[in-house]
Amino acid sequence: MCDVKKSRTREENFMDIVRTRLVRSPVCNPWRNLAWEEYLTKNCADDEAIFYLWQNAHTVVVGRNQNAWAECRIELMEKEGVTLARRSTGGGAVYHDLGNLNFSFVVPRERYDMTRQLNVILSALRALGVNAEFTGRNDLTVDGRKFSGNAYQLTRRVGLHHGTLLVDSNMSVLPRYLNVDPEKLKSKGVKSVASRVVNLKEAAPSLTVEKMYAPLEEAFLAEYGRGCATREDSLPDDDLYRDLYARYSSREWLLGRSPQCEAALRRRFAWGGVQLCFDIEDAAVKDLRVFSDAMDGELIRAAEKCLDGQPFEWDVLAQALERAFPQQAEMGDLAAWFREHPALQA
Ligand SMILES: Nc1ncnc2c1ncn2[C@@H]1O[C@H](COP(=O)(O)OC(=O)CCCC[C@@H]2CCSS2)[C@@H](O)[C@H]1O
Repeated sequence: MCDVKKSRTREENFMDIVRTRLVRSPVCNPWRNLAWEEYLTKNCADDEAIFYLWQNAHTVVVGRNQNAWAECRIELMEKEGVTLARRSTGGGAVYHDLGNLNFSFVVPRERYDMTRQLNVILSALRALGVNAEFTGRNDLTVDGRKFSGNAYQLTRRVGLHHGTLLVDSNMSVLPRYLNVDPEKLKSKGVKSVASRVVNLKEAAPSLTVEKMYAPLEEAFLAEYGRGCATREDSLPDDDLYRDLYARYSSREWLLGRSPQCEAALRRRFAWGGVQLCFDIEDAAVKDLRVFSDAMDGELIRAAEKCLDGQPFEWDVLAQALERAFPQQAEMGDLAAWFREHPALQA
C-alpha cells in the first residue's frame, strides 16, 4: 500500500512523492527515446518521481538551441550511419553509443532538487566503487575528467534532469563527428574534445553498462521510496507518443531554420557561447536566430523572441534585453556586449 501520511494537510499530501516509477527503454533509437522522455514529463503525476534509463546507438545529440550544422559533421554522420538527435534541454553536443547510459529524473516541479537527484547517481557510483564529484556547470567527473554531462528543463508542472554516463564508449570517434569550438576547449583548460572525457571503465575496470542498471535503480528507490514502485519497459503507443516521435524525428526539429544570414555575431561567455544570425530590413532586425550551448535553453528562446523585429541599433537592442530580463545575468552580459558595438560578420 502507498504510504500517505494522514497528519498532513491535503495540499502537503498532494505534493509529497508517494509513488516511484522505474522506466527502462527497450530500444536504442534516440528519437523514440527522447519522445518517451517528453511523454513521461507530460504524464508525471503530482505525487510521483520517475527514473528513466535509456541508451542510444551511434548518435550525436545536440542541445535545444545549437546550430547542428556548425556543431557536428552532418554529411559524414549520414554517410557513416550516425543519427542526429536534438533534445529539449540546453547545453552542448554529446556523442552516444552503446557504451553510454542515459538517465532522466522526471519529478513535479516543487520536488525538483538537483542535490537529491545527483546524490542518487553519486551513491550508485560509490556502490560500484567509483568516487565521483559534480563540477563546473553540469559535469560529473572522476580525477578531473568528465564522464557525465547533465542538462535540465523546468516546465510549469515538472522538472526534467537528464545526463549521460560514459561507461565504455568509443571516444576516439568524438573528434570525428563533433566540431567543438576551440574557445570552449580553452575555457575548460583542455586541448581536445577527447582529452576532456573519460570512461568509467578506467576507474573501475570490471564495470559494464549492464552492471549499472540495478545499482542506479536501487539508489533511486532508496532516495525516493520503494513503497509504491512500478516498472515499465515498453514504449507508449498512443497519439501523444506518436506526435512526439514525429516531432523528434522531423527535419525541422533536427536542423531548424537555416543558419544562412546577412549578418552574424559570435561571442563566448562564462555561461556559454552565443551566435546571432539575422537579416536587416528597413533598419530592423529580421528573422533572428540565436544559437547557443547555454544551459538555460528557455532563456535563449525568450531572448530570440525579444530581439527579433527591434530597430537595428545596439543601444535599443541592449535596452530591450535589460527591460525584458532585469534579473538575468546572462542577458546583462549580452546587453553589455551590444554596447561595445560588436563587429558584424557577413
Ligand atoms: N556522452 C558524453 N558524456 C559526457 N560528455 C560527453 C559525451 N560526449 C561528449 N562529451 C563531452 O562533453 C562536451 C559537451 O559538454 P557540454 O557541457 O557543452 O554539454 C553537455 O554535457 C550536455 C549534456 C546533455 C546530456 C543529455 C542527457 C540525455 S540526452 S544528452 C563535448 O564537447 C565533449 O567534450
